[in-house]
Formats: sequence, C-alpha cells, structure tokens
Amino acid sequence: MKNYKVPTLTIAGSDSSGGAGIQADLKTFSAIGTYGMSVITAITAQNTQGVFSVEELSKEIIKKQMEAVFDDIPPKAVKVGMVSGPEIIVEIVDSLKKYNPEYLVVDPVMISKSGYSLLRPEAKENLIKYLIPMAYIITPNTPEAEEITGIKVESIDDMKKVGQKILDMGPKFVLMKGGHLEGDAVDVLIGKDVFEIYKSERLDRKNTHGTGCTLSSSITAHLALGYDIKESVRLSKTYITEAIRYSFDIGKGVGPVHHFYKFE
Ligand SMILES: Nc1ncnc2c1ncn2[C@@H]1O[C@H](COP(=O)(O)OP(=O)(O)O)[C@@H](O)[C@H]1O
Ligand SMILES: Cc1ncc(COP(=O)(O)OP(=O)(O)O)c(N)n1
Repeated sequence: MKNYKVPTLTIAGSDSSGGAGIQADLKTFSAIGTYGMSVITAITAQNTQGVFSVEELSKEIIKKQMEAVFDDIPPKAVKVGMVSGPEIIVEIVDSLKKYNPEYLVVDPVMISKSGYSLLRPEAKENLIKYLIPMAYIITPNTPEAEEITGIKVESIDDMKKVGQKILDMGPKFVLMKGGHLEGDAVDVLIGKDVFEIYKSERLDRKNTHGTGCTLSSSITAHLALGYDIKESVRLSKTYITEAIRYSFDIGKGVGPVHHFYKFE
C-alpha cells in the first residue's frame, strides 16, 4: 500500500532526457507511492539516441549530499545506480556503512543501451570488492553479470549458475534479469534458501530506455513499504512489464517506459 511519507533514496547519475538514472528512479518512487530523495553522482548529457557526455561529481559533494539526507530524513531503503569512478564508490560505501540503511538495492550499471560506458574500467574492482558484498539485493542484467563473474550468460541455466556465483560474493539476494536473452522475459531471484522465477511475455516494443533503473527503484520502493523480497520483486516485475507495454514513442531513438501508466 502507498505511503508517501516513507522515505526512499537513489544514489545515481542524472539522465537529461528523464528516462533513466535519477529521473526514472524518482518517478518510480512516486508511482509506487513513497517519498523519493536523490544523491547525484554524475551528470550525463543523454537522450533517446545516446549518451554524449558524462561529468562525475566530486566525492566531497557526494558525501555532503548523503550527510544532508541521512541526518534529516533517514531513508528506509536505498538504491545505488550509476557510480562511475573508484573514489566515488569508496565514499558511498563509507557513508552507507555509517548510516546502515535497512535495505540496499544495487543496480550495477555498466553500459547504457546505446553502448556508452557508465562505469570506468578502473572502478569495476571497487564495485565488486566493496559495494556488491553489502547489498541486500543486486540486480545485474546478463552483460553486467558476465562482467562481474567472467562467465557467459546465454540461458536460464546460466542465469542460475552465474547468479549463485554473485551470491557467493556476499549480497543477500541476486536478481538476474533476462531482458537481453531471447524468448520470454525471465528474471531469476536467488538467495540462500530462495529460488524464484519471474516470467512475462516478451513485449515487442522499441521504447525500453531505463527499464533496469525502473525495475530496481520499484524493488527499493516496495521493500521500503514493507513487502518482503519475493513480493517486492513480483510486484516490480508486473510494474516494469506494464510500464514497457505503455512505453512512449517520444524522441528520435529508444523512448522511455511509462512510469505512470496506472494513473491514466
Ligand atoms: N521486451 C521486453 N518485454 C518484457 N519485459 C522486458 C523486455 N525487455 C526487458 N524486460 C524486463 O525489463 C527488466 C529489465 O531487464 P534488462 O533489459 O535485462 O535490464 P537492463 O535494462 O538493466 O538492461 C527485466 O524485468 C526484464 O525481464
Ligand atoms: C544516468 C544513467 N544511469 C543509468 C543508465 C542505464 O539505464 P538502464 O535502465 O540500465 O538502461 P538504459 O537506459 O541504458 O536503457 C543510464 N542510461 N543513464
């Protein structure tokens, strides 16, 4: 059930076109019915056709944003998205250890759909060493899971095997997203005593900009509202499927999903 007083936080990059990153996360937090806040890590010049430029913010201003939020409105659940540099990751991890939010959702953003690298190569080690182990749930797509483990993911069996490898790195749950594979859109949730498959039809839509951001922030909002992990993922899978079904044909490239389809 919605509760607009439940605070949720996204720590991520800004997408000037509003379809992914911070903007998608805040829209999702509102659509699910929580109070959304943001710590911006980087600014991207981006639209439906691609990412044209990225400017990372300093670790000092990231730390200050986190202090400002946590000292005043401690979030019930936090999502981390684009964190492109190694120093930024260390700063965020230190602050998260200090404030210790109940739920930490890590979307290990690496490459945009348009092919632009959103994680500097030298930051990968810190992501794997420091951020992934402290996650309550991590939500890699198949290329990200391959990058994290070095193992190819081409089938649901591979998703299970590679998901288990990522689970061994320390997070409580892993949601392996299957949007990049063929056939039905199948996601797999893996935990110590948890194994769930979430399947939807594959929608023939071109406008899928921001699907990963939207799914992970929906999980964050549902956890904050008190749903358990399986229910949070189930409701979020339905939300992203419908948001893709009603996605917008705006812009000249890959348009955004419809975060507010329920309110039409
Ligand atoms: N064409 C599609 N039809 C239905 N669901 C999709 C489609 N493409 C992706 N999804 C779903 O959207 C979510 C994001 O998936 P994915 O594309 O794998 O991640 P990312 O956006 O991070 O690359 C997953 O739940 C996936 O199953
Ligand atoms: C600022 C920013 N953060 C993340 C992404 C990646 O978004 P995602 O939902 O994984 O998928 P695409 O938007 O790339 O389709 C991004 N593009 N920008």
